[in-house]
Amino acid sequence: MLPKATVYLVGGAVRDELLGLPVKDKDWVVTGTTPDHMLQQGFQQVGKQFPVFLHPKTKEEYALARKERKQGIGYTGFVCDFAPDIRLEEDLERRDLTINAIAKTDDGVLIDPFHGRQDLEKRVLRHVSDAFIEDPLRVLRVARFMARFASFGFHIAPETKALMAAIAESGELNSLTPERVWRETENALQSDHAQVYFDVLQEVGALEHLFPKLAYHTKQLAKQWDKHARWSLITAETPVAALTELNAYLRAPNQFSWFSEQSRLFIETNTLPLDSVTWEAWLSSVAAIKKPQPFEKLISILAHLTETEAKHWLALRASIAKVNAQTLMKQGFSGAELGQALKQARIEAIAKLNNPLLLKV
Ligand SMILES: Nc1ccn([C@@H]2O[C@H](COP(=O)(O)OP(=O)(O)OP(=O)(O)O)[C@@H](O)[C@H]2O)c(=O)n1
Repeated sequence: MLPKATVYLVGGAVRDELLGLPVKDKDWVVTGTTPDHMLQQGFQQVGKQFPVFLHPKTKEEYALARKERKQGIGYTGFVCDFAPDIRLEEDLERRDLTINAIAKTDDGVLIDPFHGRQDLEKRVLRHVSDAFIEDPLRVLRVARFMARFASFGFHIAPETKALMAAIAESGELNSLTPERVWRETENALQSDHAQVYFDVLQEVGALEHLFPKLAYHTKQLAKQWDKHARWSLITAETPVAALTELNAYLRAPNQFSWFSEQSRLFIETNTLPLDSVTWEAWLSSVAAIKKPQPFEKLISILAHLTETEAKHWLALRASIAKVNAQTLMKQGFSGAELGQALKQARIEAIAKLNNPLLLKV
């Protein structure tokens, strides 16, 4: 690096440390240097558009201080300036929130031209400058930070909320690829207060643009749920046909689409209690025996949505798990006949149960 090159820790690492949270990824900014000098120092360039480098040993990200100016519509409409005379303050100014625009020097001095520390103390998410509108993804990021930091009691500054609403109104959110939308959403679903993400997006008028056809009503999500279950609960009121389209549009990974669609489908097509034939068909359609873990997760979602007890659902599975194919084979069944006999035996096993989910006929 050039002798005058200076390295600063920036972004989430500084923010999380000040909040007393564990620091995951460290991002660094370098001023006073050039891509060539970074390469000479053994850094490895990643991404062609922006001058971002990986440290030869730590593999942490080092970005040259840069200014961005928007040109045209959408995420790709940027020109990027990263001359060595760009000052740290200029780099911090293009960032999304004041709490994400604090830098720290090697010897621990904080550089905070936009008063991010004060906003951290006051629990405010506030945009740094008009550059906020240059990346519509920031609407989702703010919603995600509200969810992640819900237990700290953050709120969004009114002027920032107004900008978020203006971005939603402008149609710019449509320039985000579904993959980027999903990445932020999956990230938000990892937090205990994931519903806050959807509440914020709804409040600023972004939800309908990002999640077409999602029927959303806010609800508290208990801590016990994982990200797949949370997505199922968030989407629980969306008709299954619309939900299938939404999951496909978002490229939601398999487990998200499976749990959400199976739980919604069950609710849409059944009214409890059900007879033993219907239960047997359903248990086999969701691979209750072959895949016990996903099944247990599915029933914990369904038990919650139908306000029934999970133990009754588990009892249905337990009854068919006892039906033994070996015994039927010894009785001379094979091939398609064996399949039929197995099905019949399972139906009979369910019918014998004394279970409030079972319709006695
Ligand atoms: N659309 C974006 C994405 C990132 N940043 C800036 O780049 C930093 C690093 O971004 P990233 O690693 O994506 O997020 P973090 O803030 O570190 O948050 P997380 O803990 O979720 O990774 C942010 O703090 C912020 O200063 C931004 O201004 N606008």
